[in-house]
Amino acid sequence: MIKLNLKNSKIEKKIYSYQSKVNTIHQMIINRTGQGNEMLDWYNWAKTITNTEINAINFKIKNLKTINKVDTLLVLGIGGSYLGAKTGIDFINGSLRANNKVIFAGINLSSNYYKQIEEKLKNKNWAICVISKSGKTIEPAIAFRYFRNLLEKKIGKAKMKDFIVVITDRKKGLLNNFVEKYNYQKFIIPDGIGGRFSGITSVGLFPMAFAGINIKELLEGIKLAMDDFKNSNLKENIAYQYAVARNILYKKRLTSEIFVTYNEDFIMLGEWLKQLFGESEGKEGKGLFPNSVNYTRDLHSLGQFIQEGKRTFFETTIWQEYEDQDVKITKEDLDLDQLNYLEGKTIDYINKQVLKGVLKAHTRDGNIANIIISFNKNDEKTLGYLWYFFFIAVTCSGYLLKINPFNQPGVEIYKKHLLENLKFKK
Ligand SMILES: O=P(O)(O)OC[C@H]1O[C@](O)(CO)[C@@H](O)[C@@H]1O
Repeated sequence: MIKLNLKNSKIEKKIYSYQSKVNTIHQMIINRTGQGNEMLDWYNWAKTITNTEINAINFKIKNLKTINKVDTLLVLGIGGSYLGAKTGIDFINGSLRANNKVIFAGINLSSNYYKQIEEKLKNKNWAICVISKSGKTIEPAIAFRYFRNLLEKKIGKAKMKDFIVVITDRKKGLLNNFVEKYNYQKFIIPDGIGGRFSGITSVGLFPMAFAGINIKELLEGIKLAMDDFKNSNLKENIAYQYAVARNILYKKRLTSEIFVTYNEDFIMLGEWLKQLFGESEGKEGKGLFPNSVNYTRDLHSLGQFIQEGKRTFFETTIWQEYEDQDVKITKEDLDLDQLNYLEGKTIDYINKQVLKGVLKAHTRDGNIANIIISFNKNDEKTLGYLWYFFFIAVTCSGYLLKINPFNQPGVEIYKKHLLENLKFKK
């Protein structure tokens, strides 16, 4: 379903020297003996989630849309409680179309952004889906209070129960106070799945399903990946190959991995990868700094640095092979823009020539190692497969670095200072 190409990484042959390390790590994963193993429930989740839960998600969405005539879902969450859903909706539906039905807030503390969301919601019939495992994260918590009040003004207290969905921890967390008091519909975030892995649970599935995405297909894609990555043989398991390639490059003193996309709809995938790798690996003074660029846009900004700046990074290119035949260059009699030589060529063909040109410029002329991950379709199955590929890779990468890939203690430090600044009392 996806391909990994290490030819431009210049380390292809060294991969197999890691086989025994990878065997050990594989056993740590399947026997749950490594650091943070209590957070490995994502490993089998696509086969653990019940039809009852999937049906309950689809049923609630049907009710929202048909009985309550809801046309827009306001999703409040941050980090892993936001990135999976947004990534999935952009990837499958297209980023421009994506903003129509599902709007995300709680991702910043900008009053101007709040106002813009209010404007967008003005003529909509909207509902809230608040997502927070802890219920304490300040950005979505404030957004929930703000937009809950706005919604109540619009529809009245009595109807609120039908227009609010809560996705949170089984027992812990402040959002459970609302569920108990107001009987809001609740979906559970499993205990053993951390934020950045939670896009495959109701956290990602609910907003994606609201946007029309077939969540059963997405889970099918994950199941395909589960089968493909269930053994540790480096000749067969491309997720482990990728993890090893990253580790070899890291040991060559490269300090950053740049995720490269060539499609507006995959920008959020880059953001999702930044959280996945950043929170998983960046600790104890270790880890590759994950960064992302979107070409061709960023060839006209960071392109200069990437070509000729300090050599501290490698690129991981995420490429969709598909060529759409509908969007083509036409001929014009006057040819004022001198583009007639491209007559009949598709935009995707031209994008592919950019990819080829960039690979030559960066790997040959710029001496940058390049890993390529490619696939054909931007559909549900591919996304599920791709997510699981990265989950396996980041876990193996973390264990190669001898750190716990499933915690994020560093994020708490800013939160502590923020609460001090705000004179938090409880
Ligand atoms: O779902 P919560 O508890 O609001 O947390 C949101 C995000 O905050 C973090 O804990 C830290 O940023 C992430 O790991 C998590 O995805």
